[in-house]
Amino acid sequence: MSGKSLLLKVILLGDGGVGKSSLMNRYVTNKFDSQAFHTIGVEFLNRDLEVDGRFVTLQIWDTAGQERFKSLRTPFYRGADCCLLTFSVDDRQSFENLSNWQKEFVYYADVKDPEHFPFVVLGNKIDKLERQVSTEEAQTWCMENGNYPYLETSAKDDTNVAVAFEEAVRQVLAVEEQLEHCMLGHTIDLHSSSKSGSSCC
Ligand SMILES: Nc1nc2c(ncn2[C@@H]2O[C@H](COP(=O)(O)OP(=O)(O)OP(=O)(O)O)[C@@H](O)[C@H]2O)c(=O)[nH]1
Ligand SMILES: [Mg+2]
Repeated sequence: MSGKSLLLKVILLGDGGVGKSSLMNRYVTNKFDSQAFHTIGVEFLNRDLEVDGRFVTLQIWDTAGQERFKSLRTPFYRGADCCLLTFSVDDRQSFENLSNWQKEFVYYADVKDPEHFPFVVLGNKIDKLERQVSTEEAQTWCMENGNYPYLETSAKDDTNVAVAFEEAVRQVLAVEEQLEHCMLGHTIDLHSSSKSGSSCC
């Protein structure tokens, strides 16, 4: 266990109105506003947490989902360690737009290895009775698009909100560990005549 706190930047993307700001505010301030205003540009809040013995400062970037604010949000994608692709289970269009959000992120964040980038998908507003997207459908999309973790949340009822942000941290730590493992594999390779290096890089 490392005693040093790690600063991780996670970014919330998704259509306007799916509940990105509400998720961030629920997680950081434990408040919910049933008449929240649309975000203009980006906002961020920090929260410290411990995941699997690692101390982390999570810097959560909340972006404006409305198309007219695109040029205000995209400059902030660079340097993100994890991207939370968010839709609302009562809004089919927001689910169908997930691929566009993923592409926008990969392009503007200049992700070099999109296949291994930690995305987490959130289906928010599960407190609503009328769903337009089933759990199975969302899980299938996640499986087919990179095997991303899928979590169903409600910022209103505080369902799975902390779990979602902790999962984001776990995904980043897993990628980091894999990289360390790869580097170790290279070091061993240099001093060994066998082909025992890691197969991950
Ligand atoms: N019932 C229900 N309503 C929610 C939930 N999360 C957010 N809302 C409501 O949905 C509306 C939009 O929420 P926001 O958090 O502002 O959505 P956003 O994704 O930040 O929207 P933009 O800033 O425009 O991108 C607000 O009226 C919220 O109160 C939820 O889990 N359940
Ligand atoms: Mg917002």
